[in-house]
Amino acid sequence: MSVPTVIIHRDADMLAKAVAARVITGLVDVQSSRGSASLVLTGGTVGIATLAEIAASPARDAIDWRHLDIWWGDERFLPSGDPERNETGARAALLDQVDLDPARVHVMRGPDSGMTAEESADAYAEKLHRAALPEDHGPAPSFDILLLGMGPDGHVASLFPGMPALYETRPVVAVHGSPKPPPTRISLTLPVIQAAREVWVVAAGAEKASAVRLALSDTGPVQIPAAGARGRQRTLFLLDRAAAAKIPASLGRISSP
Ligand SMILES: O=C1O[C@H](COP(=O)(O)O)[C@@H](O)[C@H](O)[C@H]1O
Repeated sequence: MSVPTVIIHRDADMLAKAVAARVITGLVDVQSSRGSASLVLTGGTVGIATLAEIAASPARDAIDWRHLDIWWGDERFLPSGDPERNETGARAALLDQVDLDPARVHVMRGPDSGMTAEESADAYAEKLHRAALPEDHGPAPSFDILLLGMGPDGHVASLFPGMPALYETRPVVAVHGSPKPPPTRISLTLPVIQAAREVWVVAAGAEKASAVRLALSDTGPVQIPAAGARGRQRTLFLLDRAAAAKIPASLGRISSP
């Protein structure tokens, strides 16, 4: 697993713009060398703002959208089209405005599919398994870029502090009793997150500063799930100044103006 690099931007707005630029460049780089790329989306404030910034960028046309696989790190277990679904926010902010191959947009299904949360998690695990290549050496693809928002409690995807999902070895789980509504969710687990080539944690706001500090310390992921958010080749903590305010001075960081 890679050691995190911390990159700090002025405020939430600049953070979303900078992460958007980074996503575009990252995907273009991967597509130039391999033809297709994979991107794992997050819900949450900065996650969706980043997608809106990608949509607003003229550079978005540099991405070959037809050869991009879109996955989700987590989903709220709600019917298709529900405004609280991460998918709904992502479609409105970006996905409906670009020429994606619908077969490559891999949603986590909700209760309107007729599946229970467990069945939906298993169905997603099966999709991941089918998409995995021999060189991935695991039950899921090694995603090129996996975006994760982070809550003030340090949760990432739908992995909340102290919950059984943090001990899971299966790639995808149903989460019940989430402390943040809605209570039922589907989430990738830490082994799949940690198999991604690049994991980018994006967070803004003073209410996240303590969790950011712990996520970059020796604290374990059961206490602070974001402490387990590490990519195989690269881990970025992309923060605004407020979220970075409690990082110890001894920890290196890159700050933009
Ligand atoms: O519920 C969720 O919250 C987190 C973080 O959201 P934020 O609004 O505090 O940025 C998000 O990463 C996750 O995907 C989502 O389901």
